[in-house]
Amino acid sequence: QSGSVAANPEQYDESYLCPVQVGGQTLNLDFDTGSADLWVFSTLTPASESTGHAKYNPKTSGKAKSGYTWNISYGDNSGASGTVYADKVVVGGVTATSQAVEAATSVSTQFMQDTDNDGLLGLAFSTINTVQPQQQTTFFDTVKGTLAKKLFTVDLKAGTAGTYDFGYIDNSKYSGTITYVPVKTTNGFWEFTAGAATANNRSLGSVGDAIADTGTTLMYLPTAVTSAYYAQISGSTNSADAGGYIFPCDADVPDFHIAIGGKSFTVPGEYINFTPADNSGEQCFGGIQPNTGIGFTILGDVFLKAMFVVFDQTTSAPRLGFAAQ
Ligand SMILES: O[C@H](COCc1ccccc1F)CN1CCCC1
Repeated sequence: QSGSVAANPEQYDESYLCPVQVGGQTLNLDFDTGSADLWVFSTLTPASESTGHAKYNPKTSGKAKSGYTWNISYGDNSGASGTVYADKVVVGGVTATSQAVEAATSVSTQFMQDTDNDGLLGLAFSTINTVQPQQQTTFFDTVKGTLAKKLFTVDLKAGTAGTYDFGYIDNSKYSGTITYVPVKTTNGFWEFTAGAATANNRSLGSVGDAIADTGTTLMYLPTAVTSAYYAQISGSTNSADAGGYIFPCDADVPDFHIAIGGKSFTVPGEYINFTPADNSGEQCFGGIQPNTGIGFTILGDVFLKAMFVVFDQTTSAPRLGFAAQ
């Protein structure tokens, strides 16, 4: 089988939500290549934490996995926990007849407050799934064997709907050729080595070890690369108050170029002029921020929405394919 689902951006492209049928009920889920749990707001989630969210009712067709629990915390200190059911999950026509559906009994305030988001669909490697006592597979790993090709592609866009495709590569969605790089799976992420970064034809240094993470909004780069980039924007400053680099909203924000697999890819400066940093709209928050405390580089949506990316498990050695949109 194969299929395609829309990836609808929230305001400022903060995250992208995709309609998914869970036990016949449609929920809008954040597809996250940086985690491996499929969890949903549910009738088991306290009403005080789930107002405004679509909720999965396991009573309809879910089969309880008795004694199974899950508990996840994310890099930004958001998190959720709950119990586990097996149910039918359909994404863009691709059907998992029995998928582990993790029903939330508790969610953190970040999730409670984002009422567009009814849960997450993890697309990292199942080795980091949090279900106990028995780890469960991601939707992709569950259906992988039934897909025309063991891959999915990600085509996020700036300010408009993109797509996640499963089982095939749509050659109309990218320009030029796809450049493939090997993936290191030991941390459970789609992790690879990126190369030199430049802006205004000046070297910013090497990016190095990075993950392709659809669940992270921004790009978190090595501190040296980040400070070299903002040195080229007059009036920019790393503001503890704002929580990162900001600059005048009318600044000239240069394109960011990064080498991957020996090819150069461009993130337009306008994507890096990310959001107003305050209510005056005078200062704007940068789409590139330092990866301090993270330990590796995260190429999130600000990067991905300039790219067409193939998450490929067609061979025993997973690989990532990058092309310009
Ligand atoms: O929690 C992730 C973002 O994690 C990456 C990250 C961002 C900022 C500081 C440290 C980090 F590790 C985003 N959520 C994952 C699921 C929903 C959004």
